[in-house]
Amino acid sequence: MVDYSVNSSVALLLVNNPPVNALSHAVRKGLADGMLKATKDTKVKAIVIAGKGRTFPAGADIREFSGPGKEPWLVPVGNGIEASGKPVVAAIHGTCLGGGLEVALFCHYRVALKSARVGFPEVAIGILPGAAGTQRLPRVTGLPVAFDMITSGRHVPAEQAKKYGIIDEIVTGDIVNAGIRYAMIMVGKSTIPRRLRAKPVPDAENVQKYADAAMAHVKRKYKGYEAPVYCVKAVRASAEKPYDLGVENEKTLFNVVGKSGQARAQQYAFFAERVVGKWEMPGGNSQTAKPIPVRSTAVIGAGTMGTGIAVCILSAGLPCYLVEQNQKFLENGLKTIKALMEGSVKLGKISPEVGQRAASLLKPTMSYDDLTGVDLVIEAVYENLELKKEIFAKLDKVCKPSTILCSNTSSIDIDRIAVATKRPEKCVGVHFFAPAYHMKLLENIYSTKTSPDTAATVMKLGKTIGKVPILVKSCQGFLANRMNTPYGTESGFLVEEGALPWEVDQVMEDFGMPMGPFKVRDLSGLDVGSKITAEIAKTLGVTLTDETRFMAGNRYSHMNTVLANMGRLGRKSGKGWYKYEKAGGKIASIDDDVITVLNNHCKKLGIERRTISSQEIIERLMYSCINEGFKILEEGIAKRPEEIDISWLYGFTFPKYLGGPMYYANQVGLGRVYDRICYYHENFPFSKHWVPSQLLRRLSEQNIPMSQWMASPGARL
Ligand SMILES: CCCCCCCC/C=C\C=C\CC(=O)SCCNC(=O)CCNC(=O)[C@H](O)C(C)(C)COP(=O)(O)OP(=O)(O)OC[C@H]1O[C@@H](n2cnc3c(N)ncnc32)[C@H](O)[C@@H]1OP(=O)(O)O
Repeated sequence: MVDYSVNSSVALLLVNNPPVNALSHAVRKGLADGMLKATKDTKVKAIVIAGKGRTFPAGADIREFSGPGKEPWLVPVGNGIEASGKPVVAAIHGTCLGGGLEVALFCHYRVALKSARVGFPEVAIGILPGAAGTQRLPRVTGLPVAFDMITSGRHVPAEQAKKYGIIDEIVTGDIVNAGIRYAMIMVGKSTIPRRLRAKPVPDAENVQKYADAAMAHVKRKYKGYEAPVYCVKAVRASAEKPYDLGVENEKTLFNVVGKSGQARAQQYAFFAERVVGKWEMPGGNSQTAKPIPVRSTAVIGAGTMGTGIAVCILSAGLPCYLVEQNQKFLENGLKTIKALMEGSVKLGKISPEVGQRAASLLKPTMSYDDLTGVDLVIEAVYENLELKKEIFAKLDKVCKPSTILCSNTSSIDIDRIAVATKRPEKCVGVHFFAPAYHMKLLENIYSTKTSPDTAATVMKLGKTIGKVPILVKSCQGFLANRMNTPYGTESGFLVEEGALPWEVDQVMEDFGMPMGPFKVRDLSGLDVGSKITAEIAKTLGVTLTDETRFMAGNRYSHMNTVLANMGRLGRKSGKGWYKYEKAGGKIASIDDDVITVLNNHCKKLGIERRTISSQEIIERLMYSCINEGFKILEEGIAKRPEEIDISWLYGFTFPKYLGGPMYYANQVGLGRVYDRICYYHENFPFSKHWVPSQLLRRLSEQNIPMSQWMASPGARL
């Protein structure tokens, strides 16, 4: 796990634990043994620690967090490095993260390739740096940078890290040779002045000010998350306690937060994100399928979704045609893209160079004939089957035979679109979530005819453009929207039965959702929901009135349309489920008029309003969706619960500290969830989303925890 060699007078400790050189027990032992050997060998005058393969150690082995752990721990190993009288150089390439950065900070010098990145991403997996990182980083960078890096977990590019003082020199060429060269220069120099433990924390007397600002920031930005709060406490102690006591304090905090349910859920989410990359579909999987190279793209439609998708593609440095039917729409689209790209540069999401390059990569056109040679086209027009079919038929005629045709549909079965072409195996769904340039989920959908190579291409494209792609089978609503539907439906029923919209929102925000369901409705516009309902009613041959309570035998609430018909369209009209400071305003406040409308509505329908507990609100919103999630698994729409959880984490901003709805169900206990679903089914027999899933029934009756068949190692942490 650590290869030891001596090159002239320099000992090289080369960590060899693919794929990311995680600091597993064997690596820690290898480092400790290597240090001992190098210290004893009188020929050795300096030591280099580096990583073999793609990276310097990228942190502790997260899988080890579930067990009791085994000595040597990282702190004593690090102490051995720091105490060495022979200079120790960390030679960094790839990603030097978490425990990896802690090892580097124990070394006396740090050199790095320009392409390397350093950081403390522990906060993202619900913990804090546990090997003195919270005490050593502030001694190098000062408190503000240390608070920021440790609470955000961001990866810092080598050149920026050099400015912070983390890296001593940026080197070129082979990293090991560069490390050895640097170490030879340091031979004979005293290591004492390079030991961070003895350095004071700069500006320590102002710690209160920095810590208060950091705490206020994390409470606002990472509401509900425990780890950032612990990170602030640990870093703060670096300025208030002597080094050894600060390390002790860090250990205590690490032990508390490391054992929390949040940490386990976030670590599950980390592995789940990797598991969904290992997809399967009939006839192929991520190992066997071959993505076709995508060097050129086109987006059809310059509306909100089309422009957002084009921004994702351009930000990844890919050329993109933007197709519209007339000059005005095209110009509006171009303006939107320009503004979004400028915004991304301002926010630091992309570099100014990438922003500038985008202008030359974007090719506006009104002619499909320009698309002859493109490798992949994404149709992003509004949800209308006939229009989508027409576009696919046109594309099929003009594009080269190998071009992949994608539809950014949120619900239409891909088979029904693909029939318009002679290449159904090259047709696939790519469902982006609004705003497309921001939301990380990409729900890719295969039809009965999609080939595995086509699926592999859009899965790869998803990663290239910085999304977290999942692959699901086509069905009405696919995974994400189908499973999320009961969430909205049940929230509507709850207000009809007695809860107030702001009560439901508050409960769900306390649960961890960034915005309650009624604030979301106000944001998207009540007319949008109302139009969708009207379309469904039309298809079913139902005439909607204020008194309609059922559609095709299924319970239905008309309240949203009642408000929409009053001109209460949400934020845009200044009134919806809430009232706002102005049309287009953002500050929601309680509106007594809504209570009156609700009371009248209930009176008309003969519904007696009652008090509804927070527990019932959570159960009805979450368990109804979880039940649907199990049906989605039963039908093979998703292969694994991880796909479902990832779709909620990145498509609906479900709190990572709960892992995702399926992980959450497992934590609650599948037996309990199933029993409550049966209870609600008995009480609300006219809602088909309460018909219990057979898969859930089986798991619950046989007492099989979901973690047994989840693929993520995190499920068992
Ligand atoms: C009670 C027991 C106590 C135990 C010890 C306590 C000691 C406390 C002292 C120190 C504590 C330190 C805390 C840490 O260091 S926590 C870890 C911090 N590091 C991270 O969080 C980095 C996580 N990894 C990543 O961000 C990425 O993987 C990255 C390194 C950027 C590489 O990205 P990419 O190239 O896209 O590759 P993948 O993400 O697909 O990863 C490739 C495979 O490697 C697996 N992996 C990655 N990191 C880890 C890890 N830290 N531990 C275990 N496994 C890891 C990943 O799952 C992929 O595996 P697979 O291909 O099987 O899916």
